[in-house]
Amino acid sequence: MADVDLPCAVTRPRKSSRLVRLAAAPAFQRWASRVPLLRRIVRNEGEALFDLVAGFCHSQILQALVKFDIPGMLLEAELPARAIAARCQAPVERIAVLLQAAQSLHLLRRTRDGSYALTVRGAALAGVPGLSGMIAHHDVLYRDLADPVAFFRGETDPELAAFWPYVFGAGAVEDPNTAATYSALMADSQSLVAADTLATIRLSGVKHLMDVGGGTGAFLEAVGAAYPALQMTLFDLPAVAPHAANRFAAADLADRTTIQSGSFRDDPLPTGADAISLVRVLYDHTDDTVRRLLTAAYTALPPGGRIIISEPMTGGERPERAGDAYFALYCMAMQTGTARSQDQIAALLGKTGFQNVLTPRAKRPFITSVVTGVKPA
Ligand SMILES: C[S@@+](CC[C@H](N)C(=O)[O-])C[C@H]1O[C@@H](n2cnc3c(N)ncnc32)[C@H](O)[C@@H]1O
Repeated sequence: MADVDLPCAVTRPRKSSRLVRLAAAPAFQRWASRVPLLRRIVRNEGEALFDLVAGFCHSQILQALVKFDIPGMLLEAELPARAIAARCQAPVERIAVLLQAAQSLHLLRRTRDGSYALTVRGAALAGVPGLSGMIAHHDVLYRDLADPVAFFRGETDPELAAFWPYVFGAGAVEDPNTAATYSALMADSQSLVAADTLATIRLSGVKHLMDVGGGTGAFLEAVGAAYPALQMTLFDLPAVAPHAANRFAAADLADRTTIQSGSFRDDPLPTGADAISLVRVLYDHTDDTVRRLLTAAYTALPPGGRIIISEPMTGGERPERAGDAYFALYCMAMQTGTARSQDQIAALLGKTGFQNVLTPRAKRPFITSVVTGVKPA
């Protein structure tokens, strides 16, 4: 768990504001819904609240679309409900309800002849790398959240932790096939993370980048394409790192890349790189492990060396949906780490000794946020 800043014990809680108490009163709600200026606010608030109430149905509609591969079917051709139902091996009356629901969520649209087609938003389900894989594996998280009271009390034994065995250490992924399955889901979603990370930072002065916890090399592949003179090292667990070799060979990067296997829990990090990236690594680990990892990175870097952290982060003082209402719960179900804010990560970097710590505003916080620091010269 990350160090949590909780306000000190409140001896006499302040009464909730008059506006809040008014908004909760049915008589006020009835009155406000008739007043011209307030009517619109009341309606918008009502709609927003109902979207939250129904959110779990929306997620399951999404998952049904993905598991039936309806976006894939409709990417090939617009189809009538009957043809979609036949391919889904489901009664047309039930599939019609799913298609209508997906239409209401702006994922599908009806064509003039009554067939179904993808909207631009729906097309993303078929085209955004890693998105359908991410939605498909949400059945696990969905089960973990089925009893939210028990979940938040810490009384459940979430399945998600078992889904991602590598975070428990090298021993858990001795089976290379298991490691390959988990790495594939990460690698598929890496292109967007790499694009946003590289749009946020400049590596122009860097000669050698080491990606720690670099998986099967998808991030370094993107870096290598953007910086043709850069030398690169990938460091990951022995069951994962060797899988990067094929990717580097296929991308013509074999000459510029070195693959190093090891565990940052037990082994020192290799030296020689003047920048180290940690992409979607910290949130899998406790503050203690993160402190030790950052110290190892600091030790491995030369004076003036840079550290780059990129992963989905919480909003901190200004909570935001992706980080606080998704990744924070996801990490809690994983039980091994925690989602942190840019400020929390910046503080961890500062305590390790890094300076010039920067927290650039994320373009798409649901993809990734970045924090960078420099080892003093
Ligand atoms: C969430 S994945 C991220 C992979 C990649 N950076 C990405 O963004 O796609 C975390 C990575 O950290 C690696 N990892 C976990 N524990 C590790 C350890 N003790 N030493 C080295 N790598 C580790 C995992 O094998 C995995 O590849």
